[in-house]
Amino acid sequence: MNGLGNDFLVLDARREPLRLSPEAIMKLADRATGIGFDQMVTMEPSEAGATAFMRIDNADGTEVSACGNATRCIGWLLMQEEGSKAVTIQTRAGLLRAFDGDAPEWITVDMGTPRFGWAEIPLAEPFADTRAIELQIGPIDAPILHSPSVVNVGNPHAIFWVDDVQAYDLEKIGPMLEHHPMFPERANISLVQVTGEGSLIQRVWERGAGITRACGTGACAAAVSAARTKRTGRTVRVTLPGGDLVIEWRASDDHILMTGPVATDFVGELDLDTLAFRVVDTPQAAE
Ligand SMILES: N[C@@H](CCC[C@H](N)C(=O)O)C(=O)O
Repeated sequence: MNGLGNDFLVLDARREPLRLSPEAIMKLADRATGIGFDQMVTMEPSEAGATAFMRIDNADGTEVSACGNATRCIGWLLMQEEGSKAVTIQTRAGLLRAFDGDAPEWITVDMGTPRFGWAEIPLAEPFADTRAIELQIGPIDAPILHSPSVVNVGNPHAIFWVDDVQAYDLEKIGPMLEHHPMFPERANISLVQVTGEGSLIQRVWERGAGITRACGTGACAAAVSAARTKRTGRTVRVTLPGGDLVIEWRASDDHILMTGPVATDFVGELDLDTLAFRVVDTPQAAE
């Protein structure tokens, strides 16, 4: 499946336990020799009474707590199965509610509340104000990028404010910042350009996956950080290379609502011994 081109291998382990090794995940994620995907998502039974538990692994085989685009995809799948208009999904970041968006094929997920404390992100050293932390790359007197806003929306994000998101070599600076000593658990790195009171343009280097066509939690992190630093209002349209997401940071309870499309690329069978994958159906975009 994919959400704005951020693509996923979705495994169903609700009836039989299934856990692939990091090596197997990396092999399957390889776009040259495997199926090719940004994240692998395994649906498992929920012990917390949710419709399902969703386990998330990055393409590099590391397990993580949150993935906005995949939560919309799993939300859509579960709603289709149940014939319902809302489901609850358990993740390592907490219980998330997914429901029908305003348009067909659009799903909204309540992503919960953002965390701004330096230890919650986490950062390697204390900062009283995480709206702009002291961090820069490049020459000391002429930094290439500096002073990101940082936030945890279930996973760690650093948002660098720029005038033109295309003007940077993200392939080069992304990994440097992802692995910067400031981020003990590494971080997702975004370039964000403010284009209006209610609009942003974003490019993301994802932790454990590299440049992706879209990042749902990244868009939530950008929207919350833009509102928090008074660059925009609390509802924004975020334009990513793969398309647009609408993010509302609700004033009444501080919850982040992410709305965007989902699509199913193909359905298949995976041989767990050889990791060979056989396509059995190629449905059109989710309806
Ligand atoms: N693509 C995702 C984020 C996936 C996890 C991320 N790379 C991390 O390591 O935290 C999204 O849509 O949010």
